[in-house]
Amino acid sequence: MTKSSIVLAVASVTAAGLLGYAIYFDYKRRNDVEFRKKLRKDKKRAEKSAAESRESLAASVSSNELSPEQLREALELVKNEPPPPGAAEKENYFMSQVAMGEQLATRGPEFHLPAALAFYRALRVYPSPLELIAIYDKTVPPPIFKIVMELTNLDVRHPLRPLHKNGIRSQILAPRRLARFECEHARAICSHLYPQRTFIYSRFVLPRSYTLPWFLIHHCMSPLYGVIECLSYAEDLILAYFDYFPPKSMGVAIVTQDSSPQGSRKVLVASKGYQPGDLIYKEQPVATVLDNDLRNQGTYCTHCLRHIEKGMAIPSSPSEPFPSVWCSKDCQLKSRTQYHSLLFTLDPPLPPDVPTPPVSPQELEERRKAQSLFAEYLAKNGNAAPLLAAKFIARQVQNETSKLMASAPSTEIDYPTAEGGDYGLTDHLERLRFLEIVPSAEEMRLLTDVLQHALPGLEQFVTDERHAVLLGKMAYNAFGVCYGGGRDDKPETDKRPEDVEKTRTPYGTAKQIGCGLYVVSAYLAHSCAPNARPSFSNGTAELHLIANKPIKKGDEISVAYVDVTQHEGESAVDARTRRRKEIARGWRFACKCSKCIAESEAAETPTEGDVPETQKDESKVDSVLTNFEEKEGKI
Ligand SMILES: C[S@+](CC[C@H](N)C(=O)[O-])C[C@H]1O[C@@H](n2cnc3c(N)ncnc32)[C@H](O)[C@@H]1O
Repeated sequence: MTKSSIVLAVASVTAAGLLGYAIYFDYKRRNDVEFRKKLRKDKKRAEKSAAESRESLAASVSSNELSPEQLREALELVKNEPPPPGAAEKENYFMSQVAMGEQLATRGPEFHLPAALAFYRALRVYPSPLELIAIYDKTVPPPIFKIVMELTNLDVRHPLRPLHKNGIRSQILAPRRLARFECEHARAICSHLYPQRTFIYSRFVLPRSYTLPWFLIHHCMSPLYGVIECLSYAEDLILAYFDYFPPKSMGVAIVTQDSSPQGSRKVLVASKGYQPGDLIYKEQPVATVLDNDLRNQGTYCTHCLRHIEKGMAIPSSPSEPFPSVWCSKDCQLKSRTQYHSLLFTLDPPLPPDVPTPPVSPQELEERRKAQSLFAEYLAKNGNAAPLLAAKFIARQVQNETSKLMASAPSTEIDYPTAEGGDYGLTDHLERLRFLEIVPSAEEMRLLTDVLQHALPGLEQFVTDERHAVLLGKMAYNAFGVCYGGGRDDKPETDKRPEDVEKTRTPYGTAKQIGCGLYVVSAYLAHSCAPNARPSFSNGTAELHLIANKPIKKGDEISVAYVDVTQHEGESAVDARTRRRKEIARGWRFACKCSKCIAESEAAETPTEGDVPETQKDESKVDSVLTNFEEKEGKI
């Protein structure tokens, strides 16, 4: 173990978008002479105090023999030390304690306790204790890590307070930014300490701000206690999501409809009345993808999907593996900051002042190769979902980075987001329905290679299961983008109809030039006689939802996911069969809209080839979230 292995580990674990504090420490340590001087001074002081604790705590006792009393005594010693007063002092203290823990750890079993105490002191001031515990687990020798965990458990003095519906939010954490990450250790510890609580799988929500140590030290004196408080906050957040989203200004709300013929589901309802032709809302996508055959042509903007006049396009560099063109500098910049740089260029994915180890020419070459292979796969596969999913991940990374690093390019959140409550892209995605998809192992490997070569560690966030669900959400929710009557030149496909990728569009996927993921419109139900329609009348991927019929306040808003018109030469029965089949293939439910119900009641015999009314709805929602909400009696 090298002297700075934990600090480096902190930097690499946080690379997946949970950046900030630890990297800042490392940066200061490397670049600031005064900081280093102070560090040395603090280190000496800390060494002295460790020596004292060693003496008073029978340093010769090996870790295996430590009794709870000895641990308690050791803990009291640490707790009686005055906490470093300011942010800078805490930084220094953290660094010196980690360095000391690492030194002591190499000196044999009799130094296990002092080493653990040093690591524990660092943990007490670290802004994201669970993250540090996960790093300790990987870097600190197991017997020492065990003592650190025992100290942590002993340090939890307060019982878990009941869930405060508003108290915690306003009292302690309200304006702070949150970041999510997974930590098995945290779950294990929390479940052990509070077996009566339901922990939301292994995901934890922690405040990511300089004020967290403050909160920990001044409010409860324990990192874990803070974590538990934050978990309560997380539960609040989960339940309150639809109070904040969508923003009121959009004129719609999302409600749970229990008694619809389709069973319990979330639907979009009007918050006020609309007349035919009224604009209900405008929505920007989180990510867009051009149709495969248009990607190489330079005639549509890769970002906003606008048509580009000949000679007016701004092209990507020929050395980049994914050919892109933009209609404006603005789109080029947005595309690069949101996803393009990370996925398809060799640019550093983090802001320039984040100290990252120098990248060797060989590593750059590997990154380029990973991107080329992924781009080749995307072109060969032709579907939009894999690229939408990759862009979504890249955008998440970018959002988290810019939240935490002042120097990161600022991201304009142009898609609708929650009005309050600190929700991010993950929150918007996790409630959406998805199709069960089995992605190819090759696709998953190619994507993770791209991520890993951009930011080592990032690939860990894309497990097989999460990748499948992410793809399923893209495939289920994407809307086709079609304007000016749509295109007529889409190449014929030799895929079976059931294998052709579907997007929601009443104009027919053959007409679309691309598609996008829209976090509010994703809640629009399908109807064969819809009361609204998506329109892209400004010639970009901005979705305008337009009323087709009079809509009253509280009415459910629906659009047609497929072309529901009766084509020339097509009988009404054939039109019904076609649209219901397309719905069943694309979204895996049998349409039970008012039109279908009326038609089926009128029909004397079921039509051959029609989708049976009894077909099971196979579209899925995240069961973890639903279970949680159900338990809380919200559904
Ligand atoms: C509007 S919801 C999607 C919103 C939300 N993500 C959810 O999970 O409830 C879409 C789902 O509602 C049901 N649905 C929508 N339109 C329907 C229709 N016309 N007939 C039957 N079921 C429908 C299907 O289960 C479909 O998967």
